[in-house]
Amino acid sequence: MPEITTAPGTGPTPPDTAGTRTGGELRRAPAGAEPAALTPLQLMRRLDTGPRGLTDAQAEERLARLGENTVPTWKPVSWPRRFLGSLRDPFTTVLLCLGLVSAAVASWGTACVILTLVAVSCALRSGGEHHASRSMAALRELVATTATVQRRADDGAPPQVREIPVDQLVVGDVVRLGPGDLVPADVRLLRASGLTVHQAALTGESAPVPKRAVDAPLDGDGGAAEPPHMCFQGSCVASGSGTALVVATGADTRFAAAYGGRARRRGETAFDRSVHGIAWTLIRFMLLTPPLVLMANAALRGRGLETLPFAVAVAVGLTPEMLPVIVTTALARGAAALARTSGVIVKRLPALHDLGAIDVLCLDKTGTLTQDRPVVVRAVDARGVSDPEVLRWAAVNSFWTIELAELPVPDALDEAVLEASDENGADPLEYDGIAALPFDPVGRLAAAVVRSPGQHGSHTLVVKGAVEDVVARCGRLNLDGQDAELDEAARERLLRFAAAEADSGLRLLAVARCERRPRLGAYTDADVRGLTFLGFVELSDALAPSAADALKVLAGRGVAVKVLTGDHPGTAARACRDLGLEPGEVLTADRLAGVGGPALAAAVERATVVARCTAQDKARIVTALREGGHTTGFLGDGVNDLPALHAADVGICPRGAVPVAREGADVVLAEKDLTAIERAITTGRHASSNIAAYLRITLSSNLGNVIAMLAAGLLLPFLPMLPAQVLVQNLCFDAAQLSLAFDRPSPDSARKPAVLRPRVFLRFITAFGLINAAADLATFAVLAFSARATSGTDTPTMFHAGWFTENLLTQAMVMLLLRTGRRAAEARAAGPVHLAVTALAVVGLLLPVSPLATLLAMSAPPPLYYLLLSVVLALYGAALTIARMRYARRANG
Ligand SMILES: Nc1ncnc2c1ncn2[C@@H]1O[C@H](COP(=O)(O)OP(=O)(O)OP(=O)(O)O)[C@@H](O)[C@H]1O
Ligand SMILES: [Mg+2]
Repeated sequence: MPEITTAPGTGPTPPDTAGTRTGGELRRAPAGAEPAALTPLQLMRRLDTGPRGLTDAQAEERLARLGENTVPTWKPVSWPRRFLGSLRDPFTTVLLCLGLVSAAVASWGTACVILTLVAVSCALRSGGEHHASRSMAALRELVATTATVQRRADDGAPPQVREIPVDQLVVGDVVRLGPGDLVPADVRLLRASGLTVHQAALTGESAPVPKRAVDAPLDGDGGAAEPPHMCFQGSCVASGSGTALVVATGADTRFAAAYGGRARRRGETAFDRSVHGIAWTLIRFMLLTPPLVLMANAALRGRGLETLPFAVAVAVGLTPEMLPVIVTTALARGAAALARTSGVIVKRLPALHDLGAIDVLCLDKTGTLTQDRPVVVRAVDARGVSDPEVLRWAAVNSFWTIELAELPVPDALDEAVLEASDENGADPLEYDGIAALPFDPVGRLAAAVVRSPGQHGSHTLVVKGAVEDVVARCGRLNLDGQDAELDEAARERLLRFAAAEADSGLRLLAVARCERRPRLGAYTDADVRGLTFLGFVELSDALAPSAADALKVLAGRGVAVKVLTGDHPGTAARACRDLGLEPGEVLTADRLAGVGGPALAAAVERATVVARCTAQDKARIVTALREGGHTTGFLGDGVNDLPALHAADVGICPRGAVPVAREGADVVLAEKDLTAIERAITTGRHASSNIAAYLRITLSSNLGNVIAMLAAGLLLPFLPMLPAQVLVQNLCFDAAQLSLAFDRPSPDSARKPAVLRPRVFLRFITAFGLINAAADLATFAVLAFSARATSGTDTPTMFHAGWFTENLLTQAMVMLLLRTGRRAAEARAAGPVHLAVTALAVVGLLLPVSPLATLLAMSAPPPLYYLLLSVVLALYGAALTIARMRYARRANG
């Protein structure tokens, strides 16, 4: 099966500098002590850098000396290595085993046939994969991520913050990390604020892990597996921010050591379930065939081990050796076309197949269905009366969280709040910032601690966040400058008011504050309690222009859409309604807490919108849907979508997504237009339908041949097909079937999710295999009859020639008639399949009468045979057509 590498970021291998003295020292962090066990100062001295970052010249010199920051084994694999790699494919392995068996019994002909088949299919496959992976690498390059680094033009210049490609980072660089950033290398934190990272790729732990900077070396903690002040490549920032020093890049990172270039394994995807499922079923059959043939021959004809080469040939006849080639070619062609025409970038080839199989697509709202460009509409107090004080406090919170948390990119909500308060003439700088707890997606609020200049007796904690979460932490309420207690009834009123506002589609932030006595220790989430409620900031976020169209076409394509959002249920429901998607009863994630497995799947199955989801909730829901038998896609743009992007069969992100989402997604919609997703799904379905056509055609005719070979082996006194004939016939089939990867599929094939179900296939091929075998047996009868009528013909050679012709002609008919749901009228004349079919028929008719025939131990059958054969073929065509129609009716019914 095609093992298509999913590794992001490809690039040349860093030169191995481990041998050079300075290089070795710098790359492998300081000899003797782990970087984690040193103080920041010691570490900076070791790495010859400072808190202001490297100069451009230093960085350039290190890059030249130490190489790029890419995991070396992610470099493009060379063609010969790919060839060797394709030998490990299960079909190839089985074929090679069969070859060994033949060699062991000195059946050199069969062994050579098998070797040739293996060589041809491996060459084609590795060539195809090589080509595909090169174009995939070019596509991935288009969505490559960058790192925010602090560097100086020269020694005297002030540090500048800039974005550079991740592979240009070097040891000693100072980088900034913010929500949604990938940790670009192994780093030691210099400063951090509310920082949590997902490091599932490294530790398998799904919840974000808190990280903090420590000044002193940690006693005994330096060597711990997860020191809190180290972040590693392969993890990403879930919340908060930090500034950090790069201590290892490229091959020296922990990630490279742990994975050594192996692609990260993800759970079984739709591709594995169907294509791999079918392949393994066949392999089991192939392994069963030789012993069965041996036993049948022994029991019925009293033959011994001498039938082994023949038994092996029968098993070889079953192999769809071109499957990997067809799969790779069909998918790679689809991916290239999508990138060219719709700006959709498929980063992992099998994801294109999975796109075609999606029947449930989960979306997040903010940034996907909406533009994530919020604008403050108004700020109101607890009664809903306009109140500029509320906006002023919200702006103090926004300003100081951005400022103190050193977020590389400010949050869209914070920016909107600051812009609106600017217009009001408010100045957050009238306070001094003390500390910040940046937005935490689980607690759903952000807090800043400030004080009025000169006022040392008191700190003010200013909080803004999701209404339910902020109100739950309030004990008092401020109205017209007067504090009052916030009782249950008042709390209810606030939530009702918020729900009513959200129903009109507005996004809401609740604002609250409280006074605290100054203290030395750090503020934590536990301090955000006993707040005084101030009011709401209401924002509007325009819908994405193409979202409504995208939802409509998805519905038309048989894809159920579910919106999983962190926002308020009212806001989400209204956005859906405005987009023409009926939300029905809106669930909230807290109602699903503790519900798991099938119950969760059933609950989500009925719902269209699930609101107030955390990142983990989104992933849990996607997983439940998958376990419920759906092929799910997830389309999302934020850090809170990352676990769900990984959990889905296909993770998709829109153009404006944060870097981790782009990195974690299998498919990136690089254009603004969301309707591109529909074109991506259609392309996936087309590719799958071509693969399905290949499987249907090759398996039913192979099965038919095998049955016929078995029968002939038992009926005839000579071998029904010689090894060389098996080879030539298989090569002809292979070459012709390759055209199926290039076939233009019928529009029918894009109407429904394209799922290749192994059991449906097996039923199909049994029916059609039997028809094929019947045609073969009829041909034997016709051959026997013509031989007797035309005396003097050498029967075995004539038999071989006659059967060869019939096999190629029936194969050509099968290829024409068993393509997807195609009526004869739809068939266009000059497609690649038609050319292949014509070539196949010409070879089938001419080869046995050409001078080459003697080489293959064939002799031309008498004219009578051709006459009778045309009758057999006509009947065969009629039987195929009828069976095809009945099958199509059953499949649609
Ligand atoms: N910077 C922020 N400061 C304070 N509160 C915020 C901030 N960003 C978001 N919130 C609050 O937290 C809630 C959840 O945010 P989250 O990022 O999980 O989801 P979302 O962006 O609203 O929706 P989606 O999941 O559809 O992208 C928001 O609805 C908002 O009330
Ligand atoms: Mg979002």
